[in-house]
Amino acid sequence: MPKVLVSDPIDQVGIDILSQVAQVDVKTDLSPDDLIRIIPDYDALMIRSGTRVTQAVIEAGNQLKIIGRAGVGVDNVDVLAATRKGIVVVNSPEGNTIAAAEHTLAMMMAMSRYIPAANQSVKADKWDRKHFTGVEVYKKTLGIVGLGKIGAHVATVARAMGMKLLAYDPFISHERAEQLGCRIVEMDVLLQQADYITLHIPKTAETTHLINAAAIARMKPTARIINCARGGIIDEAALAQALQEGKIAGAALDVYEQEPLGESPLRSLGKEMVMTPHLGASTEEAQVNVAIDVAEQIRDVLLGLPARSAVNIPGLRPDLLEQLRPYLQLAETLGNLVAQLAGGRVEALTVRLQGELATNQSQPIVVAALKGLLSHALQERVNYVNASLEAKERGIRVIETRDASIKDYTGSLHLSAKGSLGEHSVTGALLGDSEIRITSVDEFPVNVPPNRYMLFTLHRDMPGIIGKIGSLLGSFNVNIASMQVGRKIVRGDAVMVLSIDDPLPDDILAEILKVPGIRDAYTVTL
Ligand SMILES: NC(=O)c1ccc[n+]([C@@H]2O[C@H](COP(=O)([O-])OP(=O)(O)OC[C@H]3O[C@@H](n4cnc5c(N)ncnc54)[C@H](O)[C@@H]3O)[C@@H](O)[C@H]2O)c1
Ligand SMILES: O=C(O)CC[C@@H](O)C(=O)O
Repeated sequence: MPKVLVSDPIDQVGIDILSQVAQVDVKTDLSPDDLIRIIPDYDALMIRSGTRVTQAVIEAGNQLKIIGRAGVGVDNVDVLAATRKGIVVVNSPEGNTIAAAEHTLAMMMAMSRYIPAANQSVKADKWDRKHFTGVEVYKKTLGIVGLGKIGAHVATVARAMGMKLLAYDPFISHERAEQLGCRIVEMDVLLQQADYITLHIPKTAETTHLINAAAIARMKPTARIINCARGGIIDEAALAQALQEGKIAGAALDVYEQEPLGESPLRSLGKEMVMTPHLGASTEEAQVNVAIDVAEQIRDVLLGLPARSAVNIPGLRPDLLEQLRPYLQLAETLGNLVAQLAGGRVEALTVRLQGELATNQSQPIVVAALKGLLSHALQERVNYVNASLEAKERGIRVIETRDASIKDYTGSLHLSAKGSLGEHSVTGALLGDSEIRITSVDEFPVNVPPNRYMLFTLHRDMPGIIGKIGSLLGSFNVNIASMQVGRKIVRGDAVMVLSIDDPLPDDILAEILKVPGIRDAYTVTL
């Protein structure tokens, strides 16, 4: 039975799902060293934001197949290291959207009416009403940075509260922003015009310290800022200084550059600063949603099924994947074949989707072709997760084309690769729903199923040559299972494709190449 380690608190419903297929160990509060020590025993790791899955953890996780993040952000996972090792990383992109948006709105209101400080004051036996006069959000301008899932829900509710909405998101269309009642503006305009600024973007190199001293200097002195996205998008030292100097009116933070928050000047600020300890996703509903979402994906991957929200494999809905599965197998077989014909050091792979296949999403097919292409060199180390990265790191250029007008089969796939043995191409199609046929080799038409051991020759189409190859293989005690010749013109060049029952002896190619009329010969193991 596979083993799953749950290293952060996860709703029981997730544990129950995992327990259907795996032994589940819940071990929260592990130190980084403890995690590295025990991870070699596990096939899957399920986390929230508390566990840092570093390169060292991933390298130690020899059995790891999947890392499941019960939430949105995967910035606590070294996704590149996981990808390199072929480990799927999945998340729950929508399970806590409402929770995070509602927390943002709660923070905006709490900050506007000084609710946390007023609450503390009443609990300290005081009755101070003058000190806590707040401001209304009605008719104020809210600047939303990042109009994705959470930003959009914040926009919908804030609009209903009578706020005017500006948004900065270079990846969102004006139409989508309009639907949400937002006006798309440049960041500088948003900084200058907003009364409230709320951040709903991922933390990337580009967004780190997006709100720094210079950005704060552009803001109104009455402006208030909310960060329920990721720590580090705001420069905390610059924010603390701006609040101390009254350069802006308030801030509400749920996330911090370091979590848990250590010593920080933010802690000593007054009622203008509202802080929560990364509670954006902490609702009962969200925790059930994310636990189900991620546990189901871990269960599926452990059962050999695809994950629906993998962050490091081409996004593909499981129903589409099911439909494409025979073509993925075809792409992998052809990739493996063309790599061996082209020899080592493939520089470029061209993938052409033909006929009805040309209307499909090409990315998974390209990934499958790359997996096949690299499988000879990397064996089981290459998979759908790391094939593209491995190809990129080897400097393999990938060219994708489509030609819907090629209709000799319903749908077919043409691959050509340039390697140390020159440029070679293969085409393949499906017979019925899933039987693979190789339908051309170097543009010569054939129709053969792939076989574990194969021999391909390029020769002159002349009498006697097939017999000579047959006798030669016989003299090496090699049994031929099937043989086919493909040619374009009579007595021109031709290819011969032989399926063999056993591996071909190493020295046989040299003998084949001595047969008069043989121009080239390749042995292939699929
Ligand atoms: N506090 C919490 O507990 C909590 C809970 C859930 C999500 N989050 C965080 O909230 C953030 C948003 O989550 P989401 O689900 O809305 O994500 P999303 O992917 O739906 O939306 C992110 C948006 O940011 C935009 N964007 C990316 N780079 C940008 C840039 N440089 N400038 C402006 N816009 C940019 C994208 O176009 C996208 O529209 C994430 O960082 C996520 O980790 C926090
Ligand atoms: O795990 C959590 O509670 C936080 C989740 C949140 O930060 C997210 O990105 O989904």
